[in-house]
Amino acid sequence: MRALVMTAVEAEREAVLRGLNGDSRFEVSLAGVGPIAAAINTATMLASANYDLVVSAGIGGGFVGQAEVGSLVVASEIIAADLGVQTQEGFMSLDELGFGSTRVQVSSALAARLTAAMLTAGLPVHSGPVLTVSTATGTAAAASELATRVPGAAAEAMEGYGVAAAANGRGIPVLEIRAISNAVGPRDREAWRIGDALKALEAASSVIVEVLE
Ligand SMILES: O=C(O)c1cccc(C(=O)CC[C@H]2O[C@@H](n3cnc4c(=O)[nH]cnc43)[C@H](O)[C@@H]2O)c1
Repeated sequence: MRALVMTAVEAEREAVLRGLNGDSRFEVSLAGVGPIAAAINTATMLASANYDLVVSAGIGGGFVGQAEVGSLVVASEIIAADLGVQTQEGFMSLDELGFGSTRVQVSSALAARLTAAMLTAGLPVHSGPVLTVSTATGTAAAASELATRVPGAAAEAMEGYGVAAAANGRGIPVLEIRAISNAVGPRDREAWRIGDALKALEAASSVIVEVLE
């Protein structure tokens, strides 16, 4: 079994590689930031070699009350949360408009196995929908609106849906892992804990090998 892990930036890639500790069954490649770059770069990788699993991995924002800074989230579902139209009555998703789907299902068996492996390793892990946004949430009102619209939303990031759409297009199972660097809500760069999140991402990557066994 061979897996492709896509991270947005080099610091995330290096954290994943440290955790994987030279496991040759994994390739770790750069997605770029945002869903469009992520979809293009993942599709390019998938066209160049055969993979049995694709993983979107990186840091992300955690929804308050669902995933605290320093913890990990394994996606139960990957949702393009801002793909739709804003109306007088509120947001309407692509699904509601009848133009397609904003959701990609993860491999629930592999997600459950990964979550169990993280728990066994003593890592603080949550399971829940991970939202992909093109514009990071920066106000309490926007965070609250998203949490209401997607019950149980655990984390937010900017690449998962792009990576997942590319994998889905080839019928390859997909997972998303987010290490929480900040709370979803009012912009406060001073409060970001990127170093802690990268350490959590490295720890998560050291148990990800177990999903292939
Ligand atoms: O400068 C800011 O205030 C700011 C706010 C949110 C996100 C950014 C980024 O540069 C994010 C780039 C990168 O990190 C992931 N990420 C991490 N936390 C979040 C989040 O709360 N919402 C969305 N994305 C997040 C994302 O996947 C990107 O790869 C700057």
